[in-house]
Amino acid sequence: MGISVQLLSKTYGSQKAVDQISFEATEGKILGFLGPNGAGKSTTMKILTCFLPQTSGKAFVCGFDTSNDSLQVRKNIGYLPESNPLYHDMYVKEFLYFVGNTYHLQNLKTKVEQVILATGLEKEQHKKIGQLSKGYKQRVGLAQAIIHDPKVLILDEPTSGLDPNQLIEIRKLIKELGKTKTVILSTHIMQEVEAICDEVIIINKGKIVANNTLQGLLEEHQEKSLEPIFVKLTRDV
Ligand SMILES: Nc1ncnc2c1ncn2[C@@H]1O[C@H](COP(=O)(O)OP(=O)(O)OP(=O)(O)O)[C@@H](O)[C@H]1O
Repeated sequence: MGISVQLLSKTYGSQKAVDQISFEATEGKILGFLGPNGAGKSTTMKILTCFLPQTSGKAFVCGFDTSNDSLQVRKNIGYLPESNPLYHDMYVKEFLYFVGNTYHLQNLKTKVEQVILATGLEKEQHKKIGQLSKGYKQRVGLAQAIIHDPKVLILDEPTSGLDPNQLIEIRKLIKELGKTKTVILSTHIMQEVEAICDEVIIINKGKIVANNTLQGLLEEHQEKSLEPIFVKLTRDV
């Protein structure tokens, strides 16, 4: 099931942010969504999560059409936006109960405890979100994205601003989640893609310029790492 995107476009005024892109993302795989600043990554993710309507084309999440089945799409999707919006005056646990209630989850106490454990928030669970470090706020963002056990996870730069230890922890968690879910994550960190992604899409100026497995991409370009491939495909000449 996962995600299916067909000739998707988004225009802001006269600017084409996403230009007729098509791709699939499948269960049990982590798809790295890469591109320079302004390439259209967040816009695509916002369409997939029903935050924005597309201008044309289609997007399906678990078989549900984002343009006319948004409730079903949102039930099946967990989203960590780039800005990681949180309620800073709420306590961590209080916030997770609040999110769980919006999904009408059963056994909420158990689910909150499980998600706190999974994201390593045990020690911080009684603090106010505003008092947490950036890395721990990011963990709360991830916790709210997975509390309803969605089939699909959309993570927009999930590890930006984390220290190396937190980075390793969060990557481990995403890798674990990717075993049973469809995960799309955007990042500017090439090593992150090499560490956790099975498949890679590179988008440049709204268009897909590469769509392959990580190994396939390295072989196709006869490179040992992703960085030179990214530069070659997205450089302005
Ligand atoms: N609400 C908006 N109104 C007008 N233009 C927008 C809006 N949101 C995004 N854009 C433009 O669309 C283009 C794609 O933006 P988007 O945020 O999708 O890129 P991105 O690949 O996520 O970039 P970054 O890596 O910097 O986060 C950019 O040129 C951006 O300025």
